[in-house]
Amino acid sequence: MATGGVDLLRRRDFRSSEKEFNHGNDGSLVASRVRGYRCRRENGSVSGSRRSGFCGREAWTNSGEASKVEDVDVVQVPPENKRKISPIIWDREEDRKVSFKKRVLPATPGHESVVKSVCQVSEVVSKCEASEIDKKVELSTQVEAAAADDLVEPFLPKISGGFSSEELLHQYGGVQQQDQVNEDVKIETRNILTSRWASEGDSPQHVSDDVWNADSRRSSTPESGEFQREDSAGYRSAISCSDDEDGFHIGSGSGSRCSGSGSRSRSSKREPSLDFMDGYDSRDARTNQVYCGEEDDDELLQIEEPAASTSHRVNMLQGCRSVFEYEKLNKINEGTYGIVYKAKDKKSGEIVALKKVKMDVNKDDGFPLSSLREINILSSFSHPSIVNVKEVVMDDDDGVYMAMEYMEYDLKGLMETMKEPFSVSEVKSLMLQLLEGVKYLHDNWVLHRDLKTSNILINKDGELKICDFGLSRQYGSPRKPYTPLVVTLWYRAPELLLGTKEYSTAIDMWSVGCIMAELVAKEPLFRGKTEVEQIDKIFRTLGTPNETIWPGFSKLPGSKAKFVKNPYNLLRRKFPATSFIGSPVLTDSGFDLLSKLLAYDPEKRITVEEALNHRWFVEAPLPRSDFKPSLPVLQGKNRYPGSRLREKFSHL
Ligand SMILES: Nc1ncnc2c1ncn2[C@@H]1O[C@H](COP(=O)(O)OP(=O)(O)OP(=O)(O)O)[C@@H](O)[C@H]1O
Repeated sequence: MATGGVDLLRRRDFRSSEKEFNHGNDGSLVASRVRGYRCRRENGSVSGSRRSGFCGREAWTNSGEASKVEDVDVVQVPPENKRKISPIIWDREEDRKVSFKKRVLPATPGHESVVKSVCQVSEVVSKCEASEIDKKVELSTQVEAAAADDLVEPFLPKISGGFSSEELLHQYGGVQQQDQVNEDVKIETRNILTSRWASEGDSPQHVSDDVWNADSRRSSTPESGEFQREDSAGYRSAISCSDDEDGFHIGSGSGSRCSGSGSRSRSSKREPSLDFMDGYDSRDARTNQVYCGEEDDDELLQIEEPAASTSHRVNMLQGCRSVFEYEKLNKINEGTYGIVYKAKDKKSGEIVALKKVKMDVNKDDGFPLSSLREINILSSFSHPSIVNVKEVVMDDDDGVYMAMEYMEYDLKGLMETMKEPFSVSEVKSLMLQLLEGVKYLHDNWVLHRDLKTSNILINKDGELKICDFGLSRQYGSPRKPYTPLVVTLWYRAPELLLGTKEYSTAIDMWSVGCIMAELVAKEPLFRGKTEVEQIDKIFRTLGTPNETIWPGFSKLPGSKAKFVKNPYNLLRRKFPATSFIGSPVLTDSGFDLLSKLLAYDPEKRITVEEALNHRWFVEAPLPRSDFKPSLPVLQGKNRYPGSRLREKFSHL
């Protein structure tokens, strides 16, 4: 039931979201475009489907006894709280031809973004020094690639007096449909120098240093022109676009297949998988990390400029600084897609985290798509619960780094070193911040798709921030089905495990549910080693779903497999209301939230907004914020940042 506090929260959320839209760099252009896009996708969302704020499986008694898995819908969610789901459009060849005019508009913002991304990265890395001729060639390659992918780019930017999309299209044979598009749609041609990426007086800076890394000390500080030419040429050859049967490609050499982070070439191991998964890319059993499938090659095209504030946006055309501007302090961690270092800005003394983009799989395949996607998304976002990318820098060896705000801990590491689980008020603090970050993503039509404890960072001020957007994607107007092989196994939603290709924000909410359970219990909830084992563990705990509690379940590709038949939901047994043996406990409302996050039916799973307004957050013990934690005293203290907590609970 909505309380005064809930209302206050809701009002605040709406206000902030309006503010975000209005703060786009392009002012009203961005705002209106994003709003239009949202509207379109609102229309495409699933409506009229029965929603429930209470999943039948949660019919648990406080005693912790198991109840029969059945559908008990008691709360109807107002129609405006629709799940944002992506209507999947199968990309048949005839559709491509027939519906080109219709599809070009939704596609262009994303395509603009990928071309912009390529330009950004290539421009950043080449220090914006490409000659006019080189630019023509490079951009024409992009245009041709786009054309081959049947996505005309009417927004293709002019770079430093370069060539507009129209000029390039005509000059290089472009795409026939361009004229057709222009007949129907008058689209403002945007100049990248007036975009969010540019600023007046942009000029490349090149400072080299020999203290960063012995391996990358190949050249001493060069004369800028010489350095730039060499570097520029080298990098331009590494970033180009081509198209093959899989769709858009960014990489060197014509016709080479996209590798990115999502390439098959990364898939060295293949774990036992369900039959229906065959045909999709493999995942690394060691890291539990999945590799993006074909849709990800293409999906980068869909990334639209988010409705984020401009406060910290990375100016990609500024000309990237050298990594030698930083003093490397130590290696923090190494993930699937990058090595993360702690470093100090020599000029400002600021401590940052530098994530080096891994290029080592097959350098010829070009810049990893996941990194391009991550840079694109992170550099556009501004939210207290999303890690802030300060700039992109590079070394002398074409190594590209993201300089991010430094966060002292990640949740996984923190929980491993903690002796006791988080207190309830700490869990609430962390959950609130996590949900706020996820809300920001979903409000901006981005699915994170890899929420897990190692991607949740915490700083010494108790602030939580989501990182690792390598698997993120913008959703809403997909051209192909999504791959179900996203989200690290332990946090992967059942619909993904069962092979759905139509998924929504609900997949992130499932991950949030797994994280909440882990925060409370101090250990992962479902720890499968394979997809089959993962599903099995879920079914054993939550009960085997059926068509009654999850309409559409039986149509999922994986539902035909022989799974354990467990008619009972045993979740409450894992999280009882009271315990004398030290089990993690949850009050009724805490358990209600967890159950709703772990609802089988994605349509019934709680949305981020509903979760933020859940009564658990306003019942005692409340999250408190009067402490700046630092390990080892972090343990047992509350970490919700003071100002945000005061704002959120000012009514109490
Ligand atoms: N801004 C940061 N400050 C401090 N540490 C960070 C920061 N960003 C990342 N890390 C650390 O580096 C690790 C790996 O980072 P990240 O998840 O971005 O890389 P990845 O290669 O994409 O990882 P994954 O294998 O999860 O996909 C994180 O788990 C965290 O421990």
